[in-house]
Amino acid sequence: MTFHIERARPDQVDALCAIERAAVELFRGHRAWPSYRRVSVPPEVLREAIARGLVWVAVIGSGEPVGFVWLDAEEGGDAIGIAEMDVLPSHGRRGIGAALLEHACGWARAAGYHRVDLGTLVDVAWNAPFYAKHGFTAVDKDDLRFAFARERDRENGFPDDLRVFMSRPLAPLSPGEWSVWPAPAKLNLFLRITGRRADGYHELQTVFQLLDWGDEISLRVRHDGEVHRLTDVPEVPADTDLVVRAARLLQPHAPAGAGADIELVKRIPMGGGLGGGSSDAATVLVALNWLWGAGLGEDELADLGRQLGADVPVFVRGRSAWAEGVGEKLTPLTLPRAWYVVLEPHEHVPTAALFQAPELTRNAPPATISSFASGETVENTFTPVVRARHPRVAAALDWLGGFGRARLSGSGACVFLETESPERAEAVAQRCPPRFTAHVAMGVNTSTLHVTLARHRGVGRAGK
Ligand SMILES: C[C@@](CO)(OP(=O)(O)O)[C@H](O)COP(=O)(O)OP(=O)(O)OC[C@H]1O[C@@H](n2ccc(N)nc2=O)[C@H](O)[C@@H]1O
Ligand SMILES: Nc1ncnc2c1ncn2[C@@H]1O[C@H](COP(=O)(O)OP(=O)(O)O)[C@@H](O)[C@H]1O
Repeated sequence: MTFHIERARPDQVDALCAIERAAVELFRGHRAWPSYRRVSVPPEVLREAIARGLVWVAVIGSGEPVGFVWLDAEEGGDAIGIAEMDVLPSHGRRGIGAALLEHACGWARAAGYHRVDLGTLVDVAWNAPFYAKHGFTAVDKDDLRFAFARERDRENGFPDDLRVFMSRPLAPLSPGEWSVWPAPAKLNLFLRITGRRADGYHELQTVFQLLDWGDEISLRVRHDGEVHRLTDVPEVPADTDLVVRAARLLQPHAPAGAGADIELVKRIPMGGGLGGGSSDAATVLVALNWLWGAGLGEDELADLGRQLGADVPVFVRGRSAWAEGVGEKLTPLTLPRAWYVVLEPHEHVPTAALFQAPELTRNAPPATISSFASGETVENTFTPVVRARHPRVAAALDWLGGFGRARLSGSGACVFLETESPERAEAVAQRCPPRFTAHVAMGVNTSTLHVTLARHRGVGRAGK
């Protein structure tokens, strides 16, 4: 029987939950069985992990998933945890678990993590002894980093004496290996156009809220000066792709012969007002600057980014921010913690055409950071124009508006709703009608790109 490993898809959530239930049956009669029976994987939490690319499935020839591994990153840490790994008992003892484990550890290493942690049972052959065979060693369970997991165990009545925590160190990346980088999406929490410059560009004011969700870019350094995109992106030829253009723009600043192979996983809808292309470009600038040892500072990278698009500088700088000018004059903001339901109306809204719209308000009085902070300034100047021209976006605003104050991001087409908890965001997203696609994301003040860069730069880590 052959199998292969691929990223899990949201439509596999139910199948993966069923695998977990089946795998747990093997514990019948074990002292941990009562708590295993009571506690199961929450499908909505698994769905969020899948949307962030943290779950992989083993799939057999028929397309049926027979096992999965789920990584769980703690904010800002240099270790990543294995939240869950299960294989259908009918497909056990065929190396599927080992392959899933290697795949997850390989990804974690490429993403700059230094260590993989997990909690398991000491007395079950396919638990601690299995992980020990695959490079994990038991660590002090009183270590504070496991306090949360132990507390959860206690709440679930899990036998603490049988619990063991294990870690596997990950070797630093060598030059020439693939590294993996996030390109987060953004929302515009408000947007006002205050004037127009002589070159036709518009002066605006906006707040960029970075999200913990977005695209993923893999990079491998070449030494022949070539830049190759290895992934097909529908309707975006390689030479016009912002990832390729960003790499070429940086090349004159890098050592002779610097080149790159580039792969990307697009999750951010194109032309959605979530800044996907701009974020991809910023990720390539920031990551290749490090991998090539080009040594440019943040100001120089932001200036290069500005040549690719008005939204690139905020992603290069990597802080949620108040923005003026054409979006390049940035003041970092610490925004309150919030979750968002982001809705794709599946309609393309052309940014340039909207900026040209005669009915667009271009002379709004300037807002202030305090008027935004007080909740008084929330409007997006593009909203009436987009509503009138794009009925699907209007319908998305109306549907989401049934749950609270729905807003347009950038020039659209995506719309969003802020919520005070992930549960509330999930509950709204789950009611999304099939004509839209809903995502749930958390707002972050520091970009996941910069968190990743800090990991790659970690002590003893060579990035070039
Ligand atoms: C509206 C905003 C708000 O964040 O976001 P999106 O909806 O694109 O995500 C941005 O200002 C968009 O930034 P970005 O998408 O990078 O724009 P660019 O590629 O630089 O410009 C696309 C076109 O929009 C017009 N444009 C853009 C920015 C601006 N301040 N004034 C403009 O008039 C120009 O006609 C330009 O040719
Ligand atoms: N890597 C890329 N990802 C997305 N779009 C890209 C990319 N490279 C070039 N583009 C082009 O940029 C346009 C704007 O894309 P995007 O930045 O995703 O949306 P928005 O500006 O609305 O936030 C796309 O329609 C596409 O033609």
